[in-house]
Amino acid sequence: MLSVAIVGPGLVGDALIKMITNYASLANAKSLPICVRGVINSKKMLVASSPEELVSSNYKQLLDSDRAEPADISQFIDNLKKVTQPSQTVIVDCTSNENIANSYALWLEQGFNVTTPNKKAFSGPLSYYNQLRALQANTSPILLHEATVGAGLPVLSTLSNLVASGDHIKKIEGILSGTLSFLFAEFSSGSTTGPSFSDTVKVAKANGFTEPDPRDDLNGMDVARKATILARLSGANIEISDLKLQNIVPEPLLQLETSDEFMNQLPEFDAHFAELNAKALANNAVLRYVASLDFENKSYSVELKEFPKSHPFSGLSAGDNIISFTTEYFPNPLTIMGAGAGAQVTSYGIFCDILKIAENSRN
Ligand SMILES: NC(=O)C1=CN([C@@H]2O[C@H](COP(=O)(O)OP(=O)(O)OC[C@H]3O[C@@H](n4cnc5c(N)ncnc54)[C@H](OP(=O)(O)O)[C@@H]3O)[C@@H](O)[C@H]2O)C=CC1
Ligand SMILES: N[C@@H](CC=O)C(=O)O
Ligand code: NA
Repeated sequence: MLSVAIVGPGLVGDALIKMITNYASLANAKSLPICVRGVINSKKMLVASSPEELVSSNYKQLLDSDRAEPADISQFIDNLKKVTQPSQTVIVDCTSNENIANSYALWLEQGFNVTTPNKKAFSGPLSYYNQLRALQANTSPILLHEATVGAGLPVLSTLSNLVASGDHIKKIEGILSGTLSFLFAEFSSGSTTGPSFSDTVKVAKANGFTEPDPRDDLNGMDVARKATILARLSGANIEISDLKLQNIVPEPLLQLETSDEFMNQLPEFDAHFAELNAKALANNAVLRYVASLDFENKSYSVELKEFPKSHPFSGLSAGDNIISFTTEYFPNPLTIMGAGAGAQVTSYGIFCDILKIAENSRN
């Protein structure tokens, strides 16, 4: 039985607990059993007394009950060790917290497997990234992060297979943000009569596409983090600062304290975005926020560009990601496309990692 410990049962973490609970009811779960063994948010934590105790229908009540303790991540890990073997356990970081991301090395050193949709550890300082790579040089414990790029789309597993096969990655291009894909497909769709920019941001947030603070999407950092992860997996030892980055958050809104204040003031800048759209339209083009990694010329960028209406990026469905790999084996690029954000598809990406870990821990 593989035990799963969820750090951060928010939008994505909650969907993952539902997915694991549903999986446990399937016939194939008998040969590869998986259970939720612990949950911790920023206030409370609970480690279950049995593999059956924590399920999607009761974990919130249990976290609110006397059974739960005040949150303390080190104590949570110690409590887990009392009921499970680290090698038979996977810690899933579903936060976007940097301190939690900085704990992976410690958890791996103790023998825990780790998977996460949190991009911070893999796009932060190269020294920490290399430390994590070194810690998983052996077959176990396993550290996986498929959902950090393209959510549930098989982007990182495909890239890892290309690299492991000896292929040479020449270029990666794509729309890597579900939020920015949604925003520009809705707002810059080849007309000036669509919804306002600020209304589109509200819908993207309501759909669960955005980061907890949507400025982390609009400032290009979320895409830059994903691009850094892709570059590093392709063999380029870059820091995030090596990317040319375009921040599209209006200057006066950068310093606002809360994301609520930002959302309230964004409508004041609708005219600015409408002007950018009108300019693109005058060129018979639409706006798309794209990442481009050109390994041969060592040129890396994430920016808002105009694309002719006939370009594949222009016709992408709102919210979808598209990622194309131009390689020695694939001069005509290998392209992956589909839903690139949202709680369910993201938790699917994490669940695929959990299945791989379950297979490995059975051997
Ligand atoms: N939404 C999407 O489509 C995708 C999201 N991701 C990534 O998934 C991650 C989660 O996103 P999402 O679910 O939307 O975020 P949410 O804000 O909905 O959830 C975050 C969770 O983390 C908890 N948390 C925050 N800090 C801590 C802490 N120090 N210790 C323990 N728990 C903590 C929060 O608890 P509390 O409620 O108590 O504050 C909450 O349960 C992010 O890293 C995001 O980038 C990746 C791909 C796609
Ligand atoms: N905010 C991100 C979520 C997934 O990483 C996005 O919009 O793509
Ligand atoms: Na993915």
